[in-house]
Amino acid sequence: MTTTTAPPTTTSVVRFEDVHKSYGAVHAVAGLSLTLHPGETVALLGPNGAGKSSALDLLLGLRNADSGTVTLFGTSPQEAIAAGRVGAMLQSGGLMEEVRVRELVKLARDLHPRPYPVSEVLARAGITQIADRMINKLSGGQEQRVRFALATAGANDLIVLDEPTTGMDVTARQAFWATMKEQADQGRTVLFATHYLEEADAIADRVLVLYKGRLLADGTAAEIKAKAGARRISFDLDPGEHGAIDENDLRELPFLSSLSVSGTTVRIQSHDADATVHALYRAGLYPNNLEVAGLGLEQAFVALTEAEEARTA
Ligand SMILES: Nc1ncnc2c1ncn2[C@@H]1O[C@H](COP(=O)(O)OP(=O)(O)OP(=O)(O)O)[C@@H](O)[C@H]1O
Repeated sequence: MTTTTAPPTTTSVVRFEDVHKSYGAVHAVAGLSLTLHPGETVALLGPNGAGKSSALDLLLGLRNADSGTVTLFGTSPQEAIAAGRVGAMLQSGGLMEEVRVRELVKLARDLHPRPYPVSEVLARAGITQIADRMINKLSGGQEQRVRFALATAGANDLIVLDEPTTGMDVTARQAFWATMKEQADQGRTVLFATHYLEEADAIADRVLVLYKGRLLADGTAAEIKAKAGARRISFDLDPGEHGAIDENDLRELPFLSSLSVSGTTVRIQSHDADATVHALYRAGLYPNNLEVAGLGLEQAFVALTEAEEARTA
């Protein structure tokens, strides 16, 4: 007789299934479904109040969902955390103040089931030089590095970071992301919420755009830019006989999603750049220094959230 075993369930790292969370009348997480896979570096973007921190709190078991399920590695967040599979660096939560950096790092790794040596944790976070300083004497950026050390004091399969580089200078930020990339290259899943869209563009291989507690877009940065659909057009115009550009002529152009005029320079966002430029010539407006380019992630993000705002208004 042959026995059949059930096929293994997909190896999801994080799974949200139709998750809702309200605070009184505020529906902070409103039917969120998503799955993260091993080895992904995922950026969580969204305007203020989109529900990013709430989603991370649910993911880490710091709050419970009103309905829907959140699982980490197929278990509850609490179980995954107790098993030492998750490291987190959150915005909130003060650090113990009356201790030295090294002592705090040692405490964190002593509590971890799969700890790294203290010297390695300190070096990775770039805080070896300040290991003997008291926590309450650190700058904001140094505190962030210590938080990062605490999140990576042991071997985690998932690292969750809520706006990790806030307060870090450019050099610290670059060093931080280089370290994070090493972690991802070792097969860890990295999920980070950020307001720095250039970080998401440069680092994440997947971008989730959250808006009013729901997933508005999910894809690579290139896919998100394409989804926003618009392109940027810029050109110079000869001022008319009145010595100024008549914006009313430009407003008539088809497929416009935004228009700004500064001196003789016109900047447009269009959903069909070819049609807009053709109409420009047809209107007898002959552009100089014409440039057409795709949107950056930041502009794509603004275009997507504005379109959703208009759709749901
Ligand atoms: N403890 C709470 N009590 C009441 N309302 C809350 C609480 N926490 C969050 N909210 C509300 O829920 C919504 C989502 O907030 P959340 O902090 O999750 O958003 P966010 O995307 O992280 O925002 P930000 O980018 O500003 O950090 C907001 O309207 C916020 O005011």
